[in-house]
Amino acid sequence: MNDSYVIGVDFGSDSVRALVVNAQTGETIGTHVHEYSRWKQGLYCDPARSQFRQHPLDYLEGLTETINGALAGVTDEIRKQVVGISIDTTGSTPGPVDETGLPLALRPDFSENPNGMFILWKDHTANAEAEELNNLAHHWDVDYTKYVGGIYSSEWFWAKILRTLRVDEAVRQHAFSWVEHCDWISAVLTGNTNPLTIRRSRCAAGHKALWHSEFDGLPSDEFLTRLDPLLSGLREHLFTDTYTSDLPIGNLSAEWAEKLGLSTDVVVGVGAFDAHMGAIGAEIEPYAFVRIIGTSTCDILMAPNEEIGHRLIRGICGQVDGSVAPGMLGLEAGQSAFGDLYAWFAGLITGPVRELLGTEAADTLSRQLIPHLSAQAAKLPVTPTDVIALDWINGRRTPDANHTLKAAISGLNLGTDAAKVFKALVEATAFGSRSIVDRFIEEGVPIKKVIAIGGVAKKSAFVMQTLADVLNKPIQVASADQACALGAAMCASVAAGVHPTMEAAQQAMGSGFDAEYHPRPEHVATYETLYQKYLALGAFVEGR
Ligand SMILES: Nc1ncnc2c1ncn2[C@@H]1O[C@H](COP(=O)(O)OP(=O)(O)O)[C@@H](O)[C@H]1O
Ligand SMILES: O=C(CO)[C@H](O)[C@H](O)COP(=O)(O)O
Repeated sequence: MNDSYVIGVDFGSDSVRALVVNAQTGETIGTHVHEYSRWKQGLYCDPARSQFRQHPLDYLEGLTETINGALAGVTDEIRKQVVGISIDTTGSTPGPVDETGLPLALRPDFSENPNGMFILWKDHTANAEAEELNNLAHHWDVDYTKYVGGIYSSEWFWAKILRTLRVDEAVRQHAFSWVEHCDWISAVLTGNTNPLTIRRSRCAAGHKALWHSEFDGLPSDEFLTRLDPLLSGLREHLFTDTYTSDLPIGNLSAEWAEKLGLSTDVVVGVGAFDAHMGAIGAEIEPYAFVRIIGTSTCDILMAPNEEIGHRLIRGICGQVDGSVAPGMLGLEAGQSAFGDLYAWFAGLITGPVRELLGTEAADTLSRQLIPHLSAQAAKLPVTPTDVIALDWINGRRTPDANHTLKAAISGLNLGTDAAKVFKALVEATAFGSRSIVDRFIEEGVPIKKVIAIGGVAKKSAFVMQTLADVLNKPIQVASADQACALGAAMCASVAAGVHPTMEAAQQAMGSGFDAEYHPRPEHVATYETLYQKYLALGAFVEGR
């Protein structure tokens, strides 16, 4: 039998990457990364207001450039053997579309309007709307938040839609429907973006849009109208059915087949979020806890429906049948800032250098700063009186979402230098992780092993060792540099019928683990003391 090839595309927060992978062996034969050009310039964003928007042109350019780039070195023979493409993206990253599924920002009249663009997961402009939804849901006949941990977040679909409809009359008039980035970009490849007929991702719908089979789909029109009459009728323009990522969304359209030099026989798989496909790429198995550690963390656990499905897990980002693999319950949690906390601190130091000494000096410093601070911090002792910080620089995603919370640092004195603060920030991200792990265990969900993927997991032994010490659990790091894109390629292989199940795709295409961090017994007790201090500082800041 001839080998077949699949393409996995991973749209992250800052960049998009594509892999061309041998579906029989898992060997990557082509790869390409593209940074979003408008996003890189900070366009359409206002961090002080937590506004983060992405232009659909950044996505389209990324799609074309990465797939063509990844295919650039392959032979014509191999091109003909490409059978599937699947895409993961960040989420909840919804955008308004017209009747044809065209994002409003692709129309000339909306091309510079941030409200006509995709609203990135980390945009928290809809805090008030999320709170209103929570207040209503908790007093409604059926609590629509029960399968998303009991708290709806401003990072998610409905809160973002409502906020945008409230503030922008033009979007109100022209938005026929709304699509998640992962649904739209997958649909684009098939040439059918009709919002009424595209196959929407179970993962996106279940974790972020309150879709559940028990509710016959999305929350009722009555509920949405009570939340705000601006939402009245929108349910009819959305969807009832959802699809898991082992299924096709369609075939490559003639236009895209031409653009990419591929055949229209290529199957395009149903999209999903980066973390969920990343978990597949990291060879998730029941009760393994896969952490995608980068700008933020997204944590995924998968368990047999019959074992956990009847329980409601408090304070996480949802429990969704099939969000990772069909037939399994996918549970999601995470931290809104992880590497972003280190990036914030690095920016604090390099900012004045840029102003006073210029770009070259600042760029040189910026490249060396986090590795340097990590090396310095690794040499510091761990003592019960160390500086304590909170990781809530972009609010708290889990446990118990609250994006109005802010970070804090306590215990500074004249002897506190940058390395000590950096160490405290790294520990803060590890303590935030510990509070998530503790919540799963308190809620009766066992964690059998911890697997890490993502930029920070690959780049920082210091962070990963601290995390192992704080969690008091070993952590395996997946070998794949691009585990999310590899997971997307595995999903494509199932959607295209090469492998019968996700498990079979993982067995054939998985690349295993290349590092393992073990807790250092001499630090475990001190970290327990520091963790209690972290919890006390958190309670103080939160006013509990
Ligand atoms: N050496 C390092 N140690 C710790 N964190 C790092 C290091 N280098 C980069 N980071 C952090 O990695 C994050 C980016 O992670 P990455 O996984 O590459 O991107 P994304 O989250 O967009 O997919 C940034 O927030 C940055 O602060
Ligand atoms: O919540 C998510 C998925 O469910 C986000 O997509 C994710 O956290 C974004 O991650 P990053 O940019 O850190 O890769």
